[in-house]
Amino acid sequence: MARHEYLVFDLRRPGRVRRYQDVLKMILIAVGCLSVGLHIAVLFRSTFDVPCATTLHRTDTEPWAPWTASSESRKSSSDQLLTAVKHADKPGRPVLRSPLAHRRRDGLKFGGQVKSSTSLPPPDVPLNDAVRLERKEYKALWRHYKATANISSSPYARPKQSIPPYRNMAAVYAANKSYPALGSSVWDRFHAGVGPYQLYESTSAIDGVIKDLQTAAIKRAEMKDGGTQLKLFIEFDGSGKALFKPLRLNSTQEDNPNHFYFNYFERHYSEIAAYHLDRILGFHRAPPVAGRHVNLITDIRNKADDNLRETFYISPAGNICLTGSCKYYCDTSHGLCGAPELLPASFSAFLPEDEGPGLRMTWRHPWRRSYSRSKLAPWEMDSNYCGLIKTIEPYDGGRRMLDIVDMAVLDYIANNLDRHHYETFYEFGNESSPIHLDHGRSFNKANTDEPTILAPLYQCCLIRRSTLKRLLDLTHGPRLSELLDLSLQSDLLYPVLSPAHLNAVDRRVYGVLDVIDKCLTDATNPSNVIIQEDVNAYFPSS
Ligand SMILES: Nc1ncnc2c1ncn2[C@@H]1O[C@H](COP(=O)(O)OP(=O)(O)OP(=O)(O)O)[C@@H](O)[C@H]1O
Ligand SMILES: [Mn+2]
Repeated sequence: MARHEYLVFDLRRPGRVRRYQDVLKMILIAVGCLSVGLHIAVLFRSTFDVPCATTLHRTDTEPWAPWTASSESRKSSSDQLLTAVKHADKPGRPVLRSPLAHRRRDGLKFGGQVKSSTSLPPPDVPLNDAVRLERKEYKALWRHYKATANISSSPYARPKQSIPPYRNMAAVYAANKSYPALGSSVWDRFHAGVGPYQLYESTSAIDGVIKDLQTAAIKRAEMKDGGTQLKLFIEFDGSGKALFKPLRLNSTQEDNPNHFYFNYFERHYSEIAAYHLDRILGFHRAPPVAGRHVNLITDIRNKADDNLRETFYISPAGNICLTGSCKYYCDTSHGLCGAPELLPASFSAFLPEDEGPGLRMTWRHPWRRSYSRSKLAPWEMDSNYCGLIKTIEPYDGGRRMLDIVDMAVLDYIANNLDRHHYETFYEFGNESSPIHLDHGRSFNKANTDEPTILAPLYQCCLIRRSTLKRLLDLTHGPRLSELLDLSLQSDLLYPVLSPAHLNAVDRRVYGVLDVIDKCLTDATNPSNVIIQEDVNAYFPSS
């Protein structure tokens, strides 16, 4: 008898009674399950009484899909975050806690839910524990990653030029007797260790520099020209120098949705967070950045040159402010004001002297945005744009194209749309890495991602094997948000990133991996996508 017949109630069939009983049994079981379910739901609701408005909704059923919040919940979330920030503004250590701090305190596991709580979360607890990213298994990616070891069929798997002319800056100094000899200060040691592929090897090379950025007395402050928004060139007692960017917005404030990316404010905390992110991703190509409060009178005005000093004023609220002078936002309606004279800012450690051994080349980024409200960039119009770029030096082989993809990964995770140019050290030649500079416009939106930042990746379908490994590790070991939060705890302006931004970086790791997944699905040979760079060939004796 065909199976589907069992679904038909036919009184003449011999099996009727048994089937009738079966159906009755099923109905009873269903009613039983429903009532048990309802009891559990009532029990659960009273135990975990989290307001519904704080729950974020996903747009589809994929665990790694972008999260969106309903406008109701978004408003409620931001209200609570604002309350949290108000608390954090009280003197003493900020109390705005990251989701991780919350997790640690409550003994929560990765992606776990609140174990037991009979009351509402305290106001300083971020809402992001309501948002849980499931871990996605990237089994196929791991398989491909393993299969690509020691395969070097691509022109990107070997250095294009023989090797960079110098192993590090110490060698550049040594070869050019006209440069002042490097001493043993923390700054000289940092500069000596700057290499062709990374600015430092381990944090021990930059610990002292970070300490100086956080605590050294400021000797001189002047406006740095170039660029569009105010930034200061700072000299510390001793030999340290830094680029200063002031607080304009904090990390819970989004840019005006009607503004283009090129109108976004530069953000001090974004510079700090991007340095930590770059380091955690294993690139080490962003100079060390630290945050601290400056006293606008004693640290800046009293150390400023005339140009800068004359832009200071006292606001109607009695706070010390300055406008600086620059192209955008250097007027009294965008004054930078202390409370009453203290202002948080970022300090980016200066690289080796750019009029000496640290001379840098500036490159127009091939995937630069149009910086226009109406025009598209060439890469947005040409489906074979990468094919074209791959014929042009230095993107036609060797490491540069892979470095561009690394930079896109960093930028996508930080939501940085502002990569118009990049710089390399002249003395290290073309077979060296771009320096990751200028992240002031990153970490601007926490709840949306910009897929086109990954254009170099999805148009070229190339990624360095070690970068893929790092991303895959972040889906198994501690999450990126946890590593980032932990790292940011060393900054004086901790928490630096709002919980929503921490949440975003985890989501974006999956975003990158999904793109690589797609590249591999379309590729004929995985070793054309995952590039095992022949690093040993660079320095055979090391
Ligand atoms: N840590 C650093 N050491 C040395 N030079 C630096 C450092 N950071 C930035 N610079 C130099 O200062 C220039 C301006 O800095 P930055 O790009 O951050 O400013 P910006 O105002 O954002 O520029 P733009 O408006 O063009 O985007 C950089 O292009 C770089 O040449
Ligand atoms: Mn910029």
